[in-house]
Amino acid sequence: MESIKGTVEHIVFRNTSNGYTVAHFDIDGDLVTVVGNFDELNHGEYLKLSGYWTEHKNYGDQFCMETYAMEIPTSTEGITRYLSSGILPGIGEKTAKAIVARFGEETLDILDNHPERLSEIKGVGKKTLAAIKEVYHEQREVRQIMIQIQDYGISANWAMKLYKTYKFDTISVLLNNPYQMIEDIRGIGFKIADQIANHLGFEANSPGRILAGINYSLGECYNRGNTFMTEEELITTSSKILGVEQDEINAQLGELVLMGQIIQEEVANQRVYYPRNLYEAEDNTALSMARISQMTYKIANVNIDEKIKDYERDMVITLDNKQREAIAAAMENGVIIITGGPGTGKTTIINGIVRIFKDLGLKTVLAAPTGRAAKRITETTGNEAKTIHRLLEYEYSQDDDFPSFSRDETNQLDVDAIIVDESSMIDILLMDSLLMAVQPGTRLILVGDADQLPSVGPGNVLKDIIESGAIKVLSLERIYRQSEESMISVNAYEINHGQMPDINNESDFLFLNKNDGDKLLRDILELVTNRLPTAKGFDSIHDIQVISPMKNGKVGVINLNREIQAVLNPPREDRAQREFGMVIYRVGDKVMQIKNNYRIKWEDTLTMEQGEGIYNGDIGILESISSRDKSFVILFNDGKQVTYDFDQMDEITHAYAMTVHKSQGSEFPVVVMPIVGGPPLFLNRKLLYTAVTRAKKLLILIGNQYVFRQMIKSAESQNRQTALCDRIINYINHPMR
Ligand SMILES: Nc1ncnc2c1ncn2[C@@H]1O[C@H](COP(=O)(O)OP(=O)(O)OP(=O)(O)O)[C@@H](O)[C@H]1O
Repeated sequence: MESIKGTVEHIVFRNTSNGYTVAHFDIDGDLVTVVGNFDELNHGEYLKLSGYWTEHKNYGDQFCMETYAMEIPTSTEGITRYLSSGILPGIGEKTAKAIVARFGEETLDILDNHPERLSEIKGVGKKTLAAIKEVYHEQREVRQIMIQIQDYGISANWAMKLYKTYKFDTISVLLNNPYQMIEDIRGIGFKIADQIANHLGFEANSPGRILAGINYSLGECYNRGNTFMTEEELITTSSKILGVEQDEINAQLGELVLMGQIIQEEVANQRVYYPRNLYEAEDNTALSMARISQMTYKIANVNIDEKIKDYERDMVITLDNKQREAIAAAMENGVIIITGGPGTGKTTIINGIVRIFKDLGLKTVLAAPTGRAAKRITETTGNEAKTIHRLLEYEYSQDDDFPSFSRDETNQLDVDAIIVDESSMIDILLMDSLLMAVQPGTRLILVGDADQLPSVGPGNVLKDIIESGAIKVLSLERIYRQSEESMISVNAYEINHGQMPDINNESDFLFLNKNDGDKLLRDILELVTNRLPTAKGFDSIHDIQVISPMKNGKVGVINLNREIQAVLNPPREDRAQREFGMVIYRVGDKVMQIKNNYRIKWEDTLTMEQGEGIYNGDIGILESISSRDKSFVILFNDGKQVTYDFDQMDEITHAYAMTVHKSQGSEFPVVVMPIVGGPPLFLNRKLLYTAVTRAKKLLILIGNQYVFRQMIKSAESQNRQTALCDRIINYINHPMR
């Protein structure tokens, strides 16, 4: 590693979420580009940087910073630059020069030990002097703490975060319980805290470490979609992660339970442990479900059959018995579930319910777990649907993982009915929040396809509620979207029932047998960028969506995005581009928003209407990139134009290809999906079924038929550990518990 010292001249790019920064430094009069993760970086700061030199293919020589420390320069020139950077209040370039002219190399000594002598300089009055003394004193303390923290092997980044959180208690927190940082500092998880503790000499079996390690191990519930872990699992995992004996874990488990950080329960005669919030969410959901399942409604003088007939007449449609029953049940029950595969009439039923409820003067709202789904329902029903987050009036918080809502048990939604589509995507935390805001007397109608992949977050909510048998479920079986040439819905039904569909017919459901892994990628590229557009007139960007079961690998999402971009949108003189992490974004790219941003402003390019909010899953085209304004513009498919700052680049990703999970709740004219061998997690029926049902006009599966068969056969690979079903039954049987 090499070390250089210099002053921050100009910050070129900064990603605020991870601190990744590109900056120009003045190193002895030369302008040098430095890249690396800085917690905070201000113009004029003088830093010692350790790292190495690299050559970037577009930008030339760069210094990659690995560690850094704030320093005070020693040369008179450096001191002048440091003082004139605005780092001390009231001192500009002129005064800085005057100070250094007077005190020369002793300037820092004066600042340290005799700051009052600054008043000898013209322009430094009493007030400025007091301000300088305070800031300089604090900076000196910070520097000392920072140096000490970094001596413990903590990077400058974390050191700064630590200091900001604990101020002058930093050292004492570190020496007493560094694992405390996990709770207090966003971004510090068990692994980082453990490294620090290790540096500080904490024993592997110190109680603080074991407690933190158990908590960390239990956090695996979130990754696996479970709400709890069995005792055996938790002890084995913790013991492995911590490298300590199982007995020692056992001894500390009780402590965590006593402190209320984790919850111990009996589930199916096994002792299990929940992270506290998952336990509360599951238990509250069960209690609320049990309660509202007992509610029934009758509206006097309304003949619901007549109303349904009116709807059929207007729509020129004859509903089947299940469909009719669904509308009537929505009217009469506190909560119902309407489930069915594609084309079974879910949207038709939602429409009917909305119409009839409106007719009866019942205030009805429509919602969905994702922005994409909400938009689709708005389009297909002609009634505005909101995301559940928006319905519950999401409140902006630092911590996106655990949002808070202003609609809750003390401020419930004042409506007669809430219809939620795509409810299979609701995880246990969101369901809990939703139910909290449902007031007695409001009907809850959950619509969805229970056979889709479960939510990304923990829980198997829709399935568990259905399995409890406590809630009225209307299962729509008959497929209506079916014609001679349309096999997508029919084959989706077959797949969902574990049957191998007929793939030999020329239809809108094609299976292209390709067993040569190397050629597969080329074949996909050829299909998407040439064959489908030429032969069928589909637009590569707007009509065709490539969906892949996995992120990594040749035909994983990351590589597919890179390869498709290279063909559809290669580098061009007249197309600005910008590097972010490992990805190059270029004007013309197909991109997708990957988190809900409720505050970002948009303008509709056609109607000139303005508004706020772009949601996870929204797709558009990167229209422009401006280095001067440090911003880029995306034109979303629905006409909304949005300007982003460079530091919001982490909110988007390429969308030439996306994972099946990301595609949930969306539909596309054409879907192309590779079918290749891989871990069982990626090869199961639900995943296949979810992907297949995204396609509206044409579905092309391409790859190995054996793997395809395996996917259809493997029904149960996604079993999640949850106890919502048992809890609902329990609350129904013992309402006073
Ligand atoms: N009883 C019926 N008789 C005739 N056509 C029907 C009937 N029910 C639904 N349809 C038609 O079948 C098609 C699919 O229905 P709908 O869009 O409501 O299904 P869906 O379950 O919402 O499908 P998806 O989940 O794929 O959007 C529509 O064209 C609809 O008009």
